[in-house]
Amino acid sequence: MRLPPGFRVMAFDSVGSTNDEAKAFARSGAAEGTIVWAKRQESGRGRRGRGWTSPEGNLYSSTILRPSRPPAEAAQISFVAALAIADTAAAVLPDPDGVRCKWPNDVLVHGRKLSGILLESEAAARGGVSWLVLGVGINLRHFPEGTDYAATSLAAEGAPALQPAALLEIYAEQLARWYGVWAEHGFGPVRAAWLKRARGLGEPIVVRLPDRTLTGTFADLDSDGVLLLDRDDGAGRQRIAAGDVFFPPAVET
Ligand SMILES: O=C(O)CCCC[C@@H]1SC[C@@H]2NC(=O)N[C@@H]21
Repeated sequence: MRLPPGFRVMAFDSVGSTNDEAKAFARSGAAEGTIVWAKRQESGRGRRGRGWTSPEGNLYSSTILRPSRPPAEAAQISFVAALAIADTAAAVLPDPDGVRCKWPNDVLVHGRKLSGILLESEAAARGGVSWLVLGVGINLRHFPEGTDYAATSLAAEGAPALQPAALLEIYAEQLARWYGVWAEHGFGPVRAAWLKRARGLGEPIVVRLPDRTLTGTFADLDSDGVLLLDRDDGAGRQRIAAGDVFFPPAVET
């Protein structure tokens, strides 16, 4: 497999969750750039305790990173990953402009969710992160039905037949590129590129929080990745650090 300098793959036919495997390797000292890749997962995990159905044919990878940054900044890696996934999808799809980023870290193709990111980390004793595991699932051949947010796959969107290993090579190259940009120049260029690909910027959105649902205009992304929402109810601009974003259907006038 062709990988960028500094990256290596540990390949498995089946694991519970590649994130769990990668965390165990990280704790026992595996180097930055180690990618745990499995053909399928028996108990793949999504955000907020949800599951991630993981049949053979899609990409399941977890990359160990060891950025020398405080934990709050390390969280920006989810935007780095979203850009890497978006550029991977754009490289293989017939309509690259149909690829959009949805806050905080989903990638959509023609409005449907293509991938998921699960970032887990361990704080270091002196304030940094000792490791970070970047779990990424990309729907290549299959996608789940009946999810909260409609899903799709690269195959359904017209990508040529590709093996997961070939997709992993493209993704690793894009990840190395965006991780390099972030490590060298910080969040600024990552934020700018993410905003260029963002779905719904300047448009009405619905934000579902654990205890309530807010509506308003997606005004901007803060310099730390927080979503800025201009609320419809006159309550002004609100910083949203975590939540699920939905786009209301367009109404014809
Ligand atoms: O809920 C989401 O959108 C995040 C899904 C993340 C799934 C990936 S697949 C590879 C890695 N291993 C896991 O168990 N989860 C992540």
